[in-house]
Amino acid sequence: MKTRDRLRIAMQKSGRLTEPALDLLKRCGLTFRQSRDKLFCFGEGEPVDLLLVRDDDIPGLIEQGVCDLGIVGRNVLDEFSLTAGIDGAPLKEWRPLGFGRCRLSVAVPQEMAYESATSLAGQRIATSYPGLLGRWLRDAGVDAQVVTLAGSVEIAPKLGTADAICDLVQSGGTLVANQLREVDVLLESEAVLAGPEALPTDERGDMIELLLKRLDGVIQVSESRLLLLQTSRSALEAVTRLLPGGPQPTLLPVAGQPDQLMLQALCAGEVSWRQLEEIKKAGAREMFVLPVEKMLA
Ligand SMILES: Nc1ncnc2c1ncn2[C@@H]1O[C@H](COP(=O)(O)OP(=O)(O)OP(=O)(O)O)[C@@H](O)[C@H]1O
Ligand SMILES: O=P(O)(O)OC[C@H]1O[C@H](OP(=O)(O)OP(=O)(O)O)[C@H](O)[C@@H]1O
Ligand SMILES: [Mg+2]
Repeated sequence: MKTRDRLRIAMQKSGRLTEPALDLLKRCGLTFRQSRDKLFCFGEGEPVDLLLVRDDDIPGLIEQGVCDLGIVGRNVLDEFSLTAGIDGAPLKEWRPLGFGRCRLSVAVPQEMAYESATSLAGQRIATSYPGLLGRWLRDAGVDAQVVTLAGSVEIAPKLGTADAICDLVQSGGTLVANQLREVDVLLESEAVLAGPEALPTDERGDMIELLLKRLDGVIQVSESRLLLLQTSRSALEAVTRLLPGGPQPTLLPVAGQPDQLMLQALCAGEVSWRQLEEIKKAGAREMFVLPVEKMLA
């Protein structure tokens, strides 16, 4: 295949992952001019273009070298690696991206008894993930019949075409609506940046490295908060002990109030109301929690 000098990323054309993926790339400094048919988006600043496709096609496009990277659910990537991609070059999950969170679970009709995977022996299980389900059953040493369906898996027990199902669950609403009960989780999933295990060594490889660095920064800051507060010197130790993880806080003097300090701390995750109330009780006041937009260590 002719080598390209521009990086090409495959992502979902229209679905759950589309908006968050575009938003993430934008925060990495990548913007795109959408073509009229919206299947190929030309990158405006950096040499990075987008291919907009059905999510199921993304791992195959990477394996064939049509795209260098893809943004896709771990469920789709792992299923591909276990089935269609079994003989091809291995694909790798380069980064978890923190959106599109869901799980692949086994669910059974409310009234069906379930203790463990062995309860499924001899049963028919409907799924769109025969590879992942097959592996889980094999690992558990259970012999069951996997019924592969493209969608609407949750209806199969009602139709009498399966005894149990294995499908994606997020809120659990679809299971409840179909009188099903989640009994085992096979995979915790989220959107990931997928690519070949061996990245290209030309300019595209350099661009991928740059993108990974920016992604790490963006993911880290999206989870980070800057906590600002004022405290007396005497309460400093008690306040500091309650700070949510992260590097050492910075202390600044407060003009005209020698016994007071301004404290600045980078927190690795959310700071809850409860944590703030505890810190306040320890002697802090004038507290602010700020989102972090960019970070370059
Ligand atoms: N209910 C859910 N909540 C959160 N994430 C989900 C949920 N269902 C699926 N996902 C994740 O989002 C991905 C895309 O889901 P979506 O329903 O948009 O896919 P699709 O219908 O297969 O779309 P396509 O038309 O691209 O094939 C899934 O592969 C999974 O990783
Ligand atoms: O636990 P919940 O929050 O109810 O989400 C789970 C449902 O979401 C997905 O379906 P989707 O809504 O995308 O429908 P589709 O599979 O027909 O596209 C998935 O296949 C489940 O059916
Ligand atoms: Mg799909």
